Amino acid sequence: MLATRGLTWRIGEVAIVDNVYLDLAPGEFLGVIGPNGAGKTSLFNLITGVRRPTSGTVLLDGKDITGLPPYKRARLGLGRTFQASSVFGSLTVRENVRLAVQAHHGGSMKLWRRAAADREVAAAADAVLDRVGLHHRGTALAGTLAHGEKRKLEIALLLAGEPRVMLLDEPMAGVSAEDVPELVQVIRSLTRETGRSVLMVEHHMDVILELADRIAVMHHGALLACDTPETVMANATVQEAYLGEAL
Ligand SMILES: Nc1ncnc2c1ncn2[C@@H]1O[C@H](COP(=O)(O)OP(=O)(O)OP(=O)(O)O)[C@@H](O)[C@H]1O
Repeated sequence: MLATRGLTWRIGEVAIVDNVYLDLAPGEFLGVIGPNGAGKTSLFNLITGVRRPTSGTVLLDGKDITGLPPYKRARLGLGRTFQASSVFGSLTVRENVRLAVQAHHGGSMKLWRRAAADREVAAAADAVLDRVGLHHRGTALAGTLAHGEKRKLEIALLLAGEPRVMLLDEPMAGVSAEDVPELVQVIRSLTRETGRSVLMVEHHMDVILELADRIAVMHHGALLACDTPETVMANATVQEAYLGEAL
């Protein structure tokens, strides 16, 4: 479904992302781990088109999308959440999601009568809020949400784009320990029920182990291992890369 071939991004002499070959199958959940500065976010930026690689390619459904800008990749079904929140704090939760739905449908809505288009957007936004368990917070100002709710809203904004491949960048960042299981549950239901593929960077190993079919380990920009959780956890090179850090 999604693949990278020899993906490399250099700044001067330093390879921030170094010759990465990844394959994400339809419906697969691939967790990406690695010490701080390993190149995980940079890899996401190359896959989504925020950055252009020095060399290598990104393939979606076997088609080379390396030259496409982010919005065109999104239209093809590649969606991501951001570490830095893209939420409008002074709008309500529902307004944020409606805007994302509208942005996704864009030009095609001009063909509809205004009232019909409004109803369609409202229904789609409510369905998305339901999926992430935020329906009851629809009228709250987004800026007033707790961390866990904000992460859910970010996932809702991603879902509004109807992605087939979701890239989640640290979805548990800032979420309090007691809110983590519920968010894990939301992510699991979105992926398991709908057959979407997911690439997720996450520092919480317990979350990765709970959700991922396979784990990719990055270190100094390179892919150290990509295998089942059991195999990766038993890999001596991986343990060495993490020496001094809790796995
Ligand atoms: N635009 C840039 N200019 C210079 N260096 C950069 C740039 N973007 C990333 N880097 C460097 O590339 C390396 C990898 O960064 P990246 O954010 O991809 O790592 P990461 O694995 O996501 O780290 P973290 O887990 O801390 O989020 C870091 O050393 C970072 O300082």
